[in-house]
Amino acid sequence: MEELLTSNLFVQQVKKLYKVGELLGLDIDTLEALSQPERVIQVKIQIRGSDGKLRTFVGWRSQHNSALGPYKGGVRYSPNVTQEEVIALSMIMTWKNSLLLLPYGGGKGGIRVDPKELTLKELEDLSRKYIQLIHNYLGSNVDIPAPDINTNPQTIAWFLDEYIKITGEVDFAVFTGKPSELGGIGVRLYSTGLGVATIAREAANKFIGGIEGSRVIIQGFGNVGSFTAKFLSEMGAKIIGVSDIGGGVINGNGIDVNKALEVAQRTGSVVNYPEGKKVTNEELLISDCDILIPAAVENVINKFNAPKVKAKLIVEGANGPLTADADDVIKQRGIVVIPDILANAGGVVGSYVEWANNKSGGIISDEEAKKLIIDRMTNAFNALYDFHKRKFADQDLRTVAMALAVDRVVKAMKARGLL
Ligand SMILES: NC(=O)C1=CN([C@@H]2O[C@H](COP(=O)(O)OP(=O)(O)OC[C@H]3O[C@@H](n4cnc5c(N)ncnc54)[C@H](OP(=O)(O)O)[C@@H]3O)[C@@H](O)[C@H]2O)C=CC1
Ligand SMILES: O=C(O)CCC(=O)C(=O)O
Repeated sequence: MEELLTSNLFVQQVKKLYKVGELLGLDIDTLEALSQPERVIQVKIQIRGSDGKLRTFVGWRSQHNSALGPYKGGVRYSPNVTQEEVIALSMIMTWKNSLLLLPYGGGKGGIRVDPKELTLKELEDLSRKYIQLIHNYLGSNVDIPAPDINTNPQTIAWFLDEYIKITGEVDFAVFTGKPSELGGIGVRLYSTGLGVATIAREAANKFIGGIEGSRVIIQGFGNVGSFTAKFLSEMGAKIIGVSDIGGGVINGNGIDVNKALEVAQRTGSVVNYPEGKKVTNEELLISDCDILIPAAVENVINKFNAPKVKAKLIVEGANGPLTADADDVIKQRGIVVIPDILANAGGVVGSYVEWANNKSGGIISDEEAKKLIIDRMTNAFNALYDFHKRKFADQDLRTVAMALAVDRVVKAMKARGLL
């Protein structure tokens, strides 16, 4: 029961925020102001299924904080998503955008749906209807959605087309993660994985003697997990474990990432990779490795399995994969955690490059975009590493990263008279 009450992502995020509040000396009123979203839009989305029957779904857009700029964050489609989860994810976006010095506040959206149960036409109708219902709250200087779990450039193309039809405004900068023909940049598709791999390499250099030959386990083999695996293997790391919702596979001799992708595409799950030992997700997380990258969903490392984690370094590809209790256990055990708001920020940095390119009418090349993302991620890592070492070496990296991010938001709020 206690686990049920405390495993909710919003509760976890508020706990993490209050810990940072102590470090920064923030009063309770400020913490309350930072915890609550500025606006949450809930919509009832109704579509006609291909069988002619009416189907009803619930969707949200949470706009957490706009002190630093327009709300920015992805939209997830998931059968488990709740309003509180979307609010928590929008709060994470506020800190992430602040830490990366982006001109954005935090937002996030979600629709409670299992996309695997819908036809392509039903998914398109659902996506278009969602935009019909929330378009008043969006805009390239207001709120800029992007992809997240189970959404992709096609989803964003439907969003954009519907937005243009309703408003008459041909503004490509309202959404990021678009196909390249619609003002997208090719790099955004893999920018989160590129960022996770870049941060893993920097962290491996500082904490575990380098990335070359290090043994990596990745949970989640979707957009973030699969591209992280690809970039890390190109950097010379050995991917020894991967998984998706159906379970995972471990092979100490290394997993061929291209082959794993082919197997996942052909059979529907990476668990069918032929060489290696099949494991559950729970077993995968506590298997022997140097670097563990949870890149699927939240709260997967909690107070129950944290004592059994064998990795030396955890790089958070997903948002919120460690609970606040897990943070304490993992810190006590001397395992370094690179927090989500830094580790997976390559996605929103890629989005920023796309948005800025749309806004300026520029024609950025993929090479330039890639370099901008790698540089911004590397600089953010180094800034955090140095600040932690100089000022707060006794704290974990999440607390220090959040302190930097929250401090910037608080200063902006104060300057604007919002606190
Ligand atoms: N996409 C982006 O740009 C960004 C994403 N993130 C975060 O990264 C995480 C992953 O997102 P993304 O890769 O885009 O999503 P995808 O939908 O592309 O992939 C999700 C992956 O996680 C697997 N998965 C889902 N549920 C579970 C579970 N309960 N246990 C184990 N595996 C599971 C899925 O398996 P299956 O395919 O079998 O369902 C799939 O392999 C999320 O936390 C997201 O918020 C963060 C920053 C940016
Ligand atoms: O690209 C973006 O705008 C946000 C991506 C996202 O949802 C995230 O970083 O969690």
